[in-house]
Amino acid sequence: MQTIVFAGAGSMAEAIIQGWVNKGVVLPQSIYVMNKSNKLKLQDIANRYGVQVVSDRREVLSKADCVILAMKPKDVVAGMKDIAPLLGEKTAVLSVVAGTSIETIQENLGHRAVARVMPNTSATIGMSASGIAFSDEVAQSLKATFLQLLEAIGVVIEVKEHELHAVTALSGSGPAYLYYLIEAFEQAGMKYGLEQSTIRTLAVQTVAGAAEMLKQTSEEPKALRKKVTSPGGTTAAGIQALKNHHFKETIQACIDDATKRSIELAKE
Ligand SMILES: NC(=O)C1=CN([C@@H]2O[C@H](COP(=O)(O)OP(=O)(O)OC[C@H]3O[C@@H](n4cnc5c(N)ncnc54)[C@H](OP(=O)(O)O)[C@@H]3O)[C@@H](O)[C@H]2O)C=CC1
Ligand SMILES: O=C(O)[C@@H]1CCC=N1
Repeated sequence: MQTIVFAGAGSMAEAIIQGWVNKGVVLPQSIYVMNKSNKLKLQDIANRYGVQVVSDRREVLSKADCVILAMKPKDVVAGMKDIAPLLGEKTAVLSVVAGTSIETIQENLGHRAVARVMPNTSATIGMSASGIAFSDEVAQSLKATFLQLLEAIGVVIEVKEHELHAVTALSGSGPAYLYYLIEAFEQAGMKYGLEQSTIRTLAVQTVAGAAEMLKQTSEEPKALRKKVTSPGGTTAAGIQALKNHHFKETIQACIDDATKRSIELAKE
């Protein structure tokens, strides 16, 4: 793609740009950024990644191959109304916005090719876990291009559009749950006099090592868990405490409420 415009230049846009530019999969000259009002932020992104700031919206949007919607859900309808009259006939849309449906995007931007992706901020280091759904207007070649762009920032799985709500709850928001887990490990370990930096190193490596074990051995999480858990040992005591405190129910409530929120966002 020659021209890709980010409509919205916040955390998620920056994570994707950083992933693409660092890997060299999209040339910085092909990437344009625009936002609502924060000009300093645009200049900062341009300085750091070598991308272009949109100055003449009509000129850039009319020739764009793809516009990436990367605004907050509450801003997206107003944002789409701003750009709708300026888009080229063939400009495709890739949306990272949680909740907003392909139907809503097409109502506002016309019946053009639309892909909805739910990445996560680990795109920054090429480690996103993304779910993607396509409108019927997306031709096979465009689909391949979108998948290639998303694969450059991590793993991508095609899902049905309605499944994106649960994908958002699991892997879109997922990094935050894991950061929260590390915060909790640190708080818990400090009670026993360990330095925060020591706990950080141990906890991060433990999470990364466990994830790699799942990837490299292809064993079931349950089987790997059993290998750690000696009868009558420390792990059994820890797991029992998690059960006593309704760990699985807590995770279910977390995914339920995040999924519900994604569905609500689609209606707002
Ligand atoms: N953060 C995350 O982990 C993830 C976020 N998402 C989705 O990505 C989207 C963006 O989130 P995030 O990057 O965190 O949000 P940010 O608040 O960091 O960024 C939002 C951006 O949208 C811009 N914006 C607002 N209104 C308009 C408009 N009318 N026209 C153009 N730009 C506009 C803002 O500009 P200004 O600063 O000038 O107001 C800002 O640059 C959300 O919809 C979210 O659901 C998806 C997956 C993960
Ligand atoms: O919290 C949110 O709404 C967005 C979507 C997934 C991650 N961040």
